[in-house]
Amino acid sequence: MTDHPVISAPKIGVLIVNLGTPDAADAPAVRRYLAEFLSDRRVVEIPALVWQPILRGIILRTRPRHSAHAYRQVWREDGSPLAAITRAQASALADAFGSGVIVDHAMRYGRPAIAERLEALKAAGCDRILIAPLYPQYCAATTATANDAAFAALAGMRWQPAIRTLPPYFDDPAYIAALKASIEQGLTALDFAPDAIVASFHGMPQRTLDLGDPYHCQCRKTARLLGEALGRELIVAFQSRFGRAKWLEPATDATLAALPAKGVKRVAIVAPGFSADCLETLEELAIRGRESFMAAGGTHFAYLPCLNDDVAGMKMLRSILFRELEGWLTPA
Ligand SMILES: C=CC1=C(C)c2cc3[nH]c(cc4nc(cc5[nH]c(cc1n2)c(C)c5CCC(=O)O)C(CCC(=O)O)=C4C)c(C)c3C=C
Ligand SMILES: [Fe+2]
Ligand SMILES: [Fe+2]
Repeated sequence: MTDHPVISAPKIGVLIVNLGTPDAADAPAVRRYLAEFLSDRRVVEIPALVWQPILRGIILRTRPRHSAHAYRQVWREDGSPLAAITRAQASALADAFGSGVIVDHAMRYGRPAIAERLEALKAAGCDRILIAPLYPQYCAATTATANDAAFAALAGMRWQPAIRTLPPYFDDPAYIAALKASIEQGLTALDFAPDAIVASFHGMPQRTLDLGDPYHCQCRKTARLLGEALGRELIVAFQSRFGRAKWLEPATDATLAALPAKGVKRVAIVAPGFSADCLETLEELAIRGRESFMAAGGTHFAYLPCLNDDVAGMKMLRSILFRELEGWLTPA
């Protein structure tokens, strides 16, 4: 009889995935990160022959220094906020589904890489893996590219695990309830009552909406449901414009700057589309957003944090992940 490779007892893997972040707050690390991120054809949909010279010749020569400065404003002792919070989310979920389920995390760009963590889950005996891109609203530039990277890794495997992917959860009652609880807690802790709440979502080129990406509608629906749950309408805006094309409107920075003239002097801002605080929330909203609003005549400004690894957010993640594992988890 020939020697047979050892096959471990089957397990289930859950791989939570977020966007990725530089591994240091300096220009070389940001350049490496942006080179990978902005070369993704799901993110910048310009033919490579046209885009790569612009990226290599202009953007990667100028943007890393500027972005590294921004990252330094929010960098923590344990690294980039996005990396630290995603790690904390995975460890909070570690025992959530029993000893037969291994929870791990990966980043679409940079490390830990999706391919590397899928290999590790396989090596640990996972023959079924739930890929969970933590984007409540589906977008080709986020959800689809994370799934693409997972499937590209599977393409090289002789013995592929069975795969499920987490659907968008923009209108899931558990997600809306978690946001409501977190925002109400944040509002209670303020020493002022905001005249308005702004819900800021990451922007996208307008063209992607015209081409059928559901992201815009899913953001709007989240904001409507959250407004209904909170009992007050939210002002929706889109942040982080990149490049010269037309992006979804209204823009968050312009919205904040226009509010004081409309009588909104006290504002709270939330970012329901981000499952973890990151550069885009902590620097762009909490620092620069505050500056724009106050410079325009605002008197009170509060940025309310994302769900992160707080109790309400983790309860929600456990419940939506558990639902996606249905039929895979044997009854206890
Ligand atoms: C939450 C959803 C996100 C969408 C949709 C999205 C689209 C998108 N982003 C860029 C360009 C950049 N985004 C950057 C940072 C960044 N983006 C998201 C999320 C979404 N992006 C997150 C969570 C982060 C933060 C990462 C971190 O390290 O904290 C950056 C890098 C920073 C900078 O230099 O400004 C760029 C660039 C495009 C072009 C795009 C859609 C086409
Ligand atoms: Fe982005
Ligand atoms: Fe829409």
